[in-house]
Amino acid sequence: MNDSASRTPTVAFIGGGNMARSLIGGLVARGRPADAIRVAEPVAALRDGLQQDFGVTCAEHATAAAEGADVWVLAVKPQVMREVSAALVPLAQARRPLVVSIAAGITTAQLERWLGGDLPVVRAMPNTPALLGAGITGLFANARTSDAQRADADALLDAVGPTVWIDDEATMDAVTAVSGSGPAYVFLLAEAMQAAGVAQGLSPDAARALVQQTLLGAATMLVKQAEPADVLRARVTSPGGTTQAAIETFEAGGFRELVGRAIAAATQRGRQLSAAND
Ligand SMILES: NC(=O)C1=CN([C@@H]2O[C@H](COP(=O)(O)OP(=O)(O)OC[C@H]3O[C@@H](n4cnc5c(N)ncnc54)[C@H](O)[C@@H]3O)[C@@H](O)[C@H]2O)C=CC1
Ligand SMILES: O=C(O)[C@@H]1CCC=N1
Repeated sequence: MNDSASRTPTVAFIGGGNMARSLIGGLVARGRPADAIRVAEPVAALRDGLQQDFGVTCAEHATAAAEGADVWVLAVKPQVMREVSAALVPLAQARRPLVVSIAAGITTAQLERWLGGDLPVVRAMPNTPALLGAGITGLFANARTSDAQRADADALLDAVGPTVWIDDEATMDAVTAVSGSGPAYVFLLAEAMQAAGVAQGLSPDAARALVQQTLLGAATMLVKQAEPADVLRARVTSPGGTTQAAIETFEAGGFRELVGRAIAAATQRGRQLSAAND
């Protein structure tokens, strides 16, 4: 462990917002030394929070954090990525760091071009449960990324949950739509179930407790029991019982088709983010 700790690359997060915070929190909780993590974040309150909560070093400007770091994690919004990259070109060309972007939509080719070219770029799509070490990340590496750099990127994201390497970058927009955005769909379901429970007479506290543990229990079964979702669902659904009444209502309302349309819309938005910010 000491040996590997001595080889821990210094990581600079460019952008210290929601997702960077989830990743940094997960990394520090999993034993990544705080002094190997720097953050560039223009908002002083966010810098102070990251410094206080995780002991990481924060700077106002991207170049100050990126200077001397082995890995740059670009964690700014897609809409500002090009402008943020432009400020980093001289440093990127002088130091040739491994660039890891977590931005939705933005491609490795765009990033490589915006940073001056000839760079290893890994596109990663994590999600916010990373904060609890319960994330999952899809990863794609451009051709200039060495095996050792792929391993570095994998170790960075694997600290906050499993990783899935993707061969075809075009499908990273589908990864984004399914797992990057996915926690929000579960939170929407939780909101709707809680409100419906209250509408049926439960207190808000009781509805919240029942929904929270039900989602946790069901998700744990999905992960721990080697059975597909439809089999687990069938086991809850007694013929002529309460679940059947609910499932028939979902199906009649076009639930599957609605989920399909929602995920297609998110996938499409990823492509638009790439084109609109080029
Ligand atoms: N929130 C999520 O669940 C996920 C977000 N992402 C991606 O992560 C990226 C960041 O998203 P969020 O954290 O949600 O957004 P956010 O708005 O919370 O964080 C972005 C941060 O970048 C900072 N920033 C702006 N200009 C900067 C500059 N020049 N230098 C350094 N920092 C600068 C902003 O002040 C802000 O705090 C986006 O590209 C998004 O697509 C990826 C996976 C999941
Ligand atoms: O909503 C977004 O665009 C980002 C990417 C995945 C989750 N949040």
